[in-house]
Amino acid sequence: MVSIRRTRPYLSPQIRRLGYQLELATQPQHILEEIVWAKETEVQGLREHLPLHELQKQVLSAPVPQDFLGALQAPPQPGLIGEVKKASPSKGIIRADFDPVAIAQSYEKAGARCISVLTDAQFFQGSWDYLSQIRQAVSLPLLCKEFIIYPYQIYLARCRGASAVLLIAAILSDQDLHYFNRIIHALGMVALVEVHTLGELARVLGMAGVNLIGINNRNLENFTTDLSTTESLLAQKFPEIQKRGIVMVSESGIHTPEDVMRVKKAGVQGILVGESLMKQADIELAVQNLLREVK
Ligand SMILES: O=C(O)c1ccccc1NCC(=O)[C@H](O)[C@H](O)COP(=O)(O)O
Repeated sequence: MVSIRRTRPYLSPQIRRLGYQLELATQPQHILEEIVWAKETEVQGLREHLPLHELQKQVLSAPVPQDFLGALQAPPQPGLIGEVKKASPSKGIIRADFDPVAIAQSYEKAGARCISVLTDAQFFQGSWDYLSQIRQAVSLPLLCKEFIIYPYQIYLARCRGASAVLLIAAILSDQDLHYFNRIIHALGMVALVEVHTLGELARVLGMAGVNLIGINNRNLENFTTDLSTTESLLAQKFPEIQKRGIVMVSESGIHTPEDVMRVKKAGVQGILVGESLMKQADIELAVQNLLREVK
């Protein structure tokens, strides 16, 4: 289980000088913590550029969100959420020749149900502009793939054309998860609530109003992916998930048609795939090949 400190601990220079161990306490324990600390500064900058009350006015004229959940519920399953991903902290640059709009159009042509757009610039070389550019070029529902720590980012996602917003259970308290989920729903979108562990899944299932959960197969401490995360979590909570009609998505580390069938068998209705598709020259062909057993 990863633990997250929302902000970098502050130690005065005098205290720091007392020892290396104290200096170490101010370093991030893992990548998720590093990203969250960077987001504090980033969101502050966004707010200075465009205050929340202005953003809230813009929401009134933003495009109406599409039915992200419905797109994943349609047969055949699992439906693909194709990710527009240039780089990652684990792999560096994944696709040098990167045209976000052309990639999204290829996903749409190849039969993806939804598109995930990474908006983080510092760690994934994504952009909020990609979300609006892709919104204008394709008609599929879009997921804003961000590290959400403030409602501000949710309003921004809605203004830029998202139909769904990622909420990562590991970085949010129960109170924030519940509150952010309510804002997302009030804005006509759906939250993809992401879990990495059984403890997080139990926390999220303890909350009312969650109807879309993603199981991320990536270990955030060493970046390895293991599809048995999806299998094991679903096996332990399947009756409850099925009874509540929650749509499940397996995220990360899906490379082959066999992987797709493996997570389908575990019980998911959707898959979120980035790297394995982004590494291939012909994305349309890559999607068709990945989904070839899905009937
Ligand atoms: O992709 C990473 O290296 C990563 C590192 C730290 C936090 C999140 C990370 N990825 C975000 C994602 O969830 C993936 O982009 C998404 O599930 C697609 O995964 P993949 O198909 O393995 O690219």
